[in-house]
Amino acid sequence: MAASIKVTGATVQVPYYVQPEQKRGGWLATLVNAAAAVPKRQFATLLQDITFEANEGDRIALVGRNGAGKTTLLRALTGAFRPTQGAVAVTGSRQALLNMSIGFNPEATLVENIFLRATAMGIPAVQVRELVDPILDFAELRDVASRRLLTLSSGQKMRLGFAIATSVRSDIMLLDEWFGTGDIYFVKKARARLTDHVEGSKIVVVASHNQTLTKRLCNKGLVLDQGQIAFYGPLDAAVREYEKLNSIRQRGASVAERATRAATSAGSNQHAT
Ligand SMILES: Nc1ncnc2c1ncn2[C@@H]1O[C@H](COP(=O)(O)OP(=O)(O)OP(=O)(O)O)[C@@H](O)[C@H]1O
Repeated sequence: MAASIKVTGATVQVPYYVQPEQKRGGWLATLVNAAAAVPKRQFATLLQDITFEANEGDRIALVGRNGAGKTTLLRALTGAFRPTQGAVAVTGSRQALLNMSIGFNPEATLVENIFLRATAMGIPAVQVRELVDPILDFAELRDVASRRLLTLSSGQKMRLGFAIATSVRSDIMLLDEWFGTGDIYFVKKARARLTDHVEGSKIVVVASHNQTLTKRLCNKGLVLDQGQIAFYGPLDAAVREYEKLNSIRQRGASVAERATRAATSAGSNQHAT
């Protein structure tokens, strides 16, 4: 089956709660207010009117500043976020490497966690049984297989999460930048496996701030800015657009900074006279 991604006018909004601002008062008033005040529900628009298509052979780098919406878009592609408007249609099997710790049960053993996560990834139990040994071997955790997960270090958990997530191949790979954690030896080994999987995938979408990595893996770039698409096209052009966007932002920030400095010094001059 041909793999494809088609996102049409997708907007993602999420509710969040804001605690009413605290009026000045003593500790008792603070306590009573905290207990009695009803948090206000508001909505944040994380993605707005996103439209793009990806077909076989497309390896897309998601670029944008912190908070631009890259992870949110990946989550929408995995199905974790449903668009509040518009549609996200993904054809083909998906493999997502977003958060290495999601879906783990700290009280369960390593082997039990392999079953839990692999089943959540949609791998049939019969197949998971065959995957247990290769996963433990890749993570180099065979000696501690029957220990509870909570006894592992964070790097060891990351190894296990990576080994499970990459134990099967898929048509579409969705990656959030997590590389760089763990020891250099494992990161090298993980990168080699990742490159191999990327080469074998039909479509790849990777969110990253690392231009060396995106140049190595990708041929297209999608620039996100405040939850909207600023550019989608060939990688080189996307990088140029992103740099342009950054320099405009930087100029805006220095103008604002100069204005604030001028206002502050005018204020202190007034006080001095
Ligand atoms: N569940 C949520 N509720 C409210 N706001 C959220 C939620 N999840 C994300 N956000 C906000 O949405 C925006 C986009 O977040 P997202 O994690 O997608 O950004 P990003 O481009 O991946 O950033 P980074 O490069 O820092 O990883 C941010 O402003 C973030 O604070």
